[in-house]
Amino acid sequence: MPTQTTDTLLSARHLGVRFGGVLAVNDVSFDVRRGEVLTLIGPNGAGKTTVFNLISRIYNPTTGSIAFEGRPLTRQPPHRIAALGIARTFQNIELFEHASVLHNLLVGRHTHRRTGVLHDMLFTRSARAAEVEAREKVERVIDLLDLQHHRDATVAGLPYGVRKVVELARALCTEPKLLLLDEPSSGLNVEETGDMAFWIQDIRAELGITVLMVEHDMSLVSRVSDRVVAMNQGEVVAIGTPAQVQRDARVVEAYLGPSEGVAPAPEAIR
Ligand SMILES: Nc1ncnc2c1ncn2[C@@H]1O[C@H](COP(=O)(O)OP(=O)(O)OP(=O)(O)O)[C@@H](O)[C@H]1O
Repeated sequence: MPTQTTDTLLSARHLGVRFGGVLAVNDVSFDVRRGEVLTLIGPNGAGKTTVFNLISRIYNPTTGSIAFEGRPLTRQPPHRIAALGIARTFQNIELFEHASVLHNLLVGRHTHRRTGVLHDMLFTRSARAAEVEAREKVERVIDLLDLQHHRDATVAGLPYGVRKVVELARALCTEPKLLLLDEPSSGLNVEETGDMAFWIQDIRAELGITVLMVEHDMSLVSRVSDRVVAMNQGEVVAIGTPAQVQRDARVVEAYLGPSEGVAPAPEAIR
């Protein structure tokens, strides 16, 4: 298990979101420590995706704030998020389906480019150097995630499990400080979920990237997470290690109802 630090990368404070009459997120506070894998769990409708969408700046919070590396994130426009060092994957894969894997990864990499089109036209040498650097970075990610065999394949023709890895690769090509994974195991079989756990552990160990994920599969959660934030009905009900959170009475109640007095087996928390 890699070392944890107490250095805070992202800090959410008293977040609240109201959609009409629904209080989707209510007074949610937590920190993401640099270098950790932190997972949001909770039953359907608990508010996990809404928290993700707040961090990606898809939604504005009704109340509260988020700081990233000590600076207010909630004032940043959504298109600045990648440049700040936050990348995400989606529950339903979002890739250019009719382009090759390599092309998708190069597009991901382009959010990292410091030079503009005019600069590229005027300074062709530095533009070429940037292109070479982009290719090298993309090839490194292809090697890390073992995508060599699929490099030139069209995304639409790939099995679902491989497309999930390509989406992960595209996020990595932006060289994020924080990687947001929205249900990385959704749609995957047991073997593919095991592979996904391996990739997440590798990303943290090899690249030192901090991971915040939403996940329902508790075997994956227990295997890769340093800490877990459990939500229910828009609120945080427990924060701790996977084992601590699974034993927490409020988490048991959230999943199984108030009359159950025993901790759920990992497979019960889905
Ligand atoms: N855009 C929206 N408009 C209205 N209500 C919304 C919107 N997004 C989410 N909600 C509501 O907010 C609550 C929290 O939803 P959210 O999707 O964040 O939960 P979740 O924990 O991610 O659930 P799941 O595990 O099913 O994805 C739910 O009651 C949901 O219906």
